[in-house]
Amino acid sequence: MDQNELKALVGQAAVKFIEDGMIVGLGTGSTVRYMVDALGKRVQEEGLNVIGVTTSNRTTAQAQSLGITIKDIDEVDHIDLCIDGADEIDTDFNGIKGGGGALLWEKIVNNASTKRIWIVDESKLVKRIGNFGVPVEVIPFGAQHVFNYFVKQGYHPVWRLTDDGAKYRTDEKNFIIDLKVGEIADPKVMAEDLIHTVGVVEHGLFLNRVDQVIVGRQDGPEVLDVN
Ligand SMILES: O=C(CO)[C@H](O)[C@H](O)COP(=O)(O)O
Repeated sequence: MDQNELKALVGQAAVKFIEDGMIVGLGTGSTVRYMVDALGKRVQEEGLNVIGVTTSNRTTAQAQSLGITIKDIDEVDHIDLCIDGADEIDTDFNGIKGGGGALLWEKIVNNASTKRIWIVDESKLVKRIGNFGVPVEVIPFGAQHVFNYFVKQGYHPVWRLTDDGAKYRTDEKNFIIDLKVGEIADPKVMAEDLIHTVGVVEHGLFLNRVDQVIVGRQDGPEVLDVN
């Protein structure tokens, strides 16, 4: 199986955890795309009754096109289950997210969810997170000063750009700075520094934020329980 087939496999495996009546957080990314397709199929074929809360405008558009009911996060008082992808996951289940630029809404939806599942192909499992880089969402006002601070900290920052060379804008119209740090010795220390940097809205270090990981392996999906 190639990487896309593994992504499709975990997407399909994840929707089996969705029950009738649930409010479901829908992540963002190519793996989640397969999961949303599979959920749309269940809604259409089984009449499954769910409400989705999405983590990006992209996912909203896809889900609505498949007939999945979507509510704004502030229209619901809780989310039963959030299913999202990840860019890297270490042996302690710390993750990096934000490769798709949706880390802010993803962390807010993750935070509001009773249960969190990440779906990944096996290439995302690493000993230590960091080689992917750490995406950081920053407010445009004064963003160059934040970038300069990251240089001083030795974080090797790089502006995320669009294909035409403009600075990438998130759904909240913020910028993303990717920190090319390599393996991180202590993700907790780095997370503390990032979140206390004025101008940073959120970062892509997701520490202690997952309950189950479904890994796409050649011999089938493997469900890993955290704790
Ligand atoms: O965090 C994310 C988006 O902000 C994605 O979940 C992450 O980038 C994984 O994406 P993919 O499934 O395409 O590999």
